[in-house]
Amino acid sequence: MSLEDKFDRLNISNEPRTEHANNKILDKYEHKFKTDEMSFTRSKTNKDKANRATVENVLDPRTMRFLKALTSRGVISDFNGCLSTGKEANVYHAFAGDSKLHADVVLEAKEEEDEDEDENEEDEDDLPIDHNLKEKLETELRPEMLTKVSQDKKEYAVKIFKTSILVFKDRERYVDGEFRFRNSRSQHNPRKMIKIWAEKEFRNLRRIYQSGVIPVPKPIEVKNNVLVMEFLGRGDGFASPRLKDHPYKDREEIFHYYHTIVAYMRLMYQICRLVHADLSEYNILIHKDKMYIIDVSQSVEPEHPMSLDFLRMDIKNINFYFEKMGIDIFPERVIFQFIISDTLENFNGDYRDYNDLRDYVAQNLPIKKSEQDEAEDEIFRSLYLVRNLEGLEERDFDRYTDGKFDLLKSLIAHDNEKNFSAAEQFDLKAQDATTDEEDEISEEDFDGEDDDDEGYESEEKVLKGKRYEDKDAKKLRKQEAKDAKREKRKTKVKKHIKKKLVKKTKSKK
Ligand SMILES: Nc1ncnc2c1ncn2[C@@H]1O[C@H](COP(=O)(O)OP(=O)(O)OP(=O)(O)O)[C@@H](O)[C@H]1O
Ligand SMILES: [Mg+2]
Repeated sequence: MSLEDKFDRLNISNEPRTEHANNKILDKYEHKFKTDEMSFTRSKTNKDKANRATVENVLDPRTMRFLKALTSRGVISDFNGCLSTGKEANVYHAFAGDSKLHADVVLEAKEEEDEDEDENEEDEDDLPIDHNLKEKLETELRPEMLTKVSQDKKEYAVKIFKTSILVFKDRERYVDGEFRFRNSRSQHNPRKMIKIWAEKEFRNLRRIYQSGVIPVPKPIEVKNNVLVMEFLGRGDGFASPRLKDHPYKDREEIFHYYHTIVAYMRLMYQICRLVHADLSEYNILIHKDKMYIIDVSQSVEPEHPMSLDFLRMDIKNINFYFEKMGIDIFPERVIFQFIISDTLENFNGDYRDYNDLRDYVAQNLPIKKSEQDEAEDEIFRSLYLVRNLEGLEERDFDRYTDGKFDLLKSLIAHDNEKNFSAAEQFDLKAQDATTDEEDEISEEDFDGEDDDDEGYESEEKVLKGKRYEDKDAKKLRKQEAKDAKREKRKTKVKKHIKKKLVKKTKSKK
């Protein structure tokens, strides 16, 4: 729309009300009107594609052939039905086969096996589709049938990622910026993307499993979009419950699990070098009185530019759930620092033992109680966290120039340095660079003007005077203005914090 058109529309307010309203609707839906020629062939293909992406379920012919191959290779003896259907993946129950290939051998041999993967794929293309198997998988698991069939067979959970293009689009942001997946050229091909995704879950699971510090299902095998892992069950064919469905015995147990998950988050970050990035009561199973972490496909390493944002989100979700359960929680900021700090003051236990860490959490972290705590958490949530300037992407630049972010270093600097020595691992230079750069932007681009919006008139007057200024005097004046601004900035409260605090005081009235 041209400027003139817009101007014409402005005059509409003189017209009767209804017409004005019509124009408003027109404005709103204008972009939806298709003015280009209709093309039947094109729309047909698009529709087909869309159907394939969303409607087609996980059990496409290729996946079916691969599942069949799993049985013929003896990894799995029987599939027994569906445990869970989700947006991104379905999970099935299966019995282990008698292949010696699975278990520990697979965990180690995996890396080399990847090389000749494509060759195997071709073999599977020749396999006929087993329609009985398909039917079995399409029905919900009925545990009462299982126990009759077999009591002593090893059980597996088989997670099959959907080949849906639509859902997987969003996943690039988790894989982008991951050092481990830097060589994958296939991020825009959904089939390959999904393969990377399943592999990512397998590798994350394996890393946590091998660290031995946090309970997770044992990873068995991954190929294409299929991940095989240990099944966490109650022993009667039913899957162990998610934390969300767990029937707590008493309040003590709620506290116990809250403190444990806070300890897990630290172990995951410090020992496994991962941030879960989708942690909630849905992705924790209670198995044999222990919490097991599942669904780690989107987990990222601390080096990922968004890792700290994901960590903060995890903490928020966990706190939200346990607050709902009616127990005292810790401030989000305190948990964050507990997780990322290298060392913990007054901690005499084993840094790899979640029992020791849980006891420490229970006895040392302060409870969130005052309004001040909530205000601080709110500010903490609004902070834009980056490890260093390298983690800053172009799209974040606006937020950066608006002052809407903090380097971790400055966040931690407020606290007892001994207690939270994590500050040391972050890049000091990066922060210096920020301040300098910030100076440059504000001083050169805005040339001595003040932040506070002064009246138009007064600005005019000053400008008039400047025109007759001698060169040296101008230089001196500019330098003085620069110095004064720098001084002022030292004590200036950041805009977004100011805004928060103002809001807070207003709402108290
Ligand atoms: N190893 C396992 N043992 C027992 N049950 C499992 C196991 N893994 C997954 N499940 C069950 O399957 C459900 C979904 O698994 P998961 O969280 O890994 O998939 P998802 O990615 O969340 O799927 P979506 O996000 O599409 O819902 C879990 O909530 C759990 O009930
Ligand atoms: Mg899940």
